[in-house]
Amino acid sequence: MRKFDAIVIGSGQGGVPLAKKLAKAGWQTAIVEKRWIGGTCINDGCTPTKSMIACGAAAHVIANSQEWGITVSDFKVDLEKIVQRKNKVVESFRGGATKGMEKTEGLSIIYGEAVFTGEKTLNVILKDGGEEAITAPHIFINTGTLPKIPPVPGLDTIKYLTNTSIMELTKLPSHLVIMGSGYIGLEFGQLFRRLGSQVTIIDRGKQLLKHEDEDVAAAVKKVMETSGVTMHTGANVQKVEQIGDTIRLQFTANGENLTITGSHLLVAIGRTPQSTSLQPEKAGLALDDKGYFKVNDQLETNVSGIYVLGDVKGGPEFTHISYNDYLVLYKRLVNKEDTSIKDRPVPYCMFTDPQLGRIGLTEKAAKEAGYDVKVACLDMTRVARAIETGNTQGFMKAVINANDDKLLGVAILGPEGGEVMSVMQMAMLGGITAKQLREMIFAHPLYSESINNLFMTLEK
Ligand SMILES: Cc1cc2nc3c(=O)[nH]c(=O)nc-3n(C[C@H](O)[C@H](O)[C@H](O)COP(=O)(O)OP(=O)(O)OC[C@H]3O[C@@H](n4cnc5c(N)ncnc54)[C@H](O)[C@@H]3O)c2cc1C
Ligand SMILES: NC(=O)c1ccc[n+]([C@@H]2O[C@H](COP(=O)([O-])OP(=O)(O)OC[C@H]3O[C@@H](n4cnc5c(N)ncnc54)[C@H](O)[C@@H]3O)[C@@H](O)[C@H]2O)c1
Repeated sequence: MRKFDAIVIGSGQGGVPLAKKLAKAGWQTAIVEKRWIGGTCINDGCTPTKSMIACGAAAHVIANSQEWGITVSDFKVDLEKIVQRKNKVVESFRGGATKGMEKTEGLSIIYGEAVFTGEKTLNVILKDGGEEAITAPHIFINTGTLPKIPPVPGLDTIKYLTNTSIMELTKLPSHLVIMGSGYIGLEFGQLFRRLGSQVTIIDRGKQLLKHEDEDVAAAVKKVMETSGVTMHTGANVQKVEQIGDTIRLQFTANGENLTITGSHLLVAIGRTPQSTSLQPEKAGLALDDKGYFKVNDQLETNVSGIYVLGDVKGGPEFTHISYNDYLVLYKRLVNKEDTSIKDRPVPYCMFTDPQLGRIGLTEKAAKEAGYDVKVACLDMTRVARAIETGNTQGFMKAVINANDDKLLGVAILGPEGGEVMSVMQMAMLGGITAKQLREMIFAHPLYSESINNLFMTLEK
């Protein structure tokens, strides 16, 4: 049995930097990966989707060229080339991450699938054949998630798409039906609409993006509908069947029985943890009722010395959160700092056009938490830069604590909404008040300059 100081299972967004830093700190470290270095973010998530969304944005500008006083007589979307471009970006990111690990002294990369055989022992079914037993006093689980597939009758009999296989298509779907209007459904929905597919999204929730305020969710729905996407919310899919080249879905929505026929079906209803395949019971590890590893605020499981990073512990599923998990663990275990994940900020950005950038509490959550709140809203039609660039969809919303004038939360549905939200995040972190933001000098005419105008609305 090969002995290490630390074993990282899975090369996701927390696992890779953690393995490298532990090795650099002198810990003999192994990282086990069953597929590709970089995990979901690089291979199936952020990197490929954002690369393809950039192509969708280009198609959108060309399709609407008349608005810009430019005549483009005709254009064609070549999905094969779009996918090739995306693959090139993914391969360069994956290659960079792999090389970075290969040249790290004291770090062994083991390609294969790890399973627990005891509390601190693992067996790796090697990719190239054979097996290897390994052990370490510190084990870090960073095994991520996979697409969740609902038990809808007939779904198992058809060739549905997931976030991974949809990005391998080389022919545009004539009609893409999407189950789920979360981040994945909305980002892909608008992308494929812009590339030329007819798109219908079916979500079982009454409100789109249920964790957002109603006004924000309604504005996102309007954005999607303006993009030409048909939206069905409060809809339950009853049956799916393949009929020749088409896929037929029967569903109920608002008391009505409806049928829709598409050429392709993308299932994007959330994720399921890659936990049980590790045989966690052999190590005595506790899972919650959804299969996520149970951890404390220091990311330690019920077994001392076994820690979890990223999506497989549940909670907010974002790349930057997995990365922050690495920092929390590294500082705690190597620098002996008293770190924790408690009360950390969770910013996020949905990459529709316009983007939805979010940080902190929604108005609803702030009121439920008992805060006395003031709310500032500014429509994008009143933002100079948005008018100049022809991007006036959406609005900005800030939730302020009326007692100390500090920000509790912000939603920016607008062009570069994620960047503007990040400016507000810094303000929140620094305890800057709404009055200071109203009067702060920002360069004209940036989107961020409209932060002045957003807080001016409180004066009326
Ligand atoms: C389509 C899509 C778009 C997304 N876009 C964004 C975005 O724009 N911004 C954002 O912040 N987040 C985005 N996310 C979420 C983000 O990708 C994840 O939160 C992020 O990748 C964190 O993953 P992780 O570190 O938990 O593990 P992952 O990146 O999922 O990596 C887990 C790794 O563990 C390996 N593994 C699993 N089991 C074993 C085993 N037994 N043995 C060995 N190896 C194993 C897997 O092969 C995988 O490589 C997106 C997700 C998807 C699906
Ligand atoms: N820009 C980003 O940061 C980004 C982009 C993509 C994905 N992600 C991450 O990936 C995770 C997974 O994304 P996702 O969109 O799959 O999940 P999600 O949890 O964001 O949304 C799932 C949606 O599916 C709906 N749903 C659930 N069961 C259903 C059913 N049987 N039929 C119809 N609708 C159903 C839910 O009501 C919900 O609206 C997200 O939580 C997010 O953290 C982030």
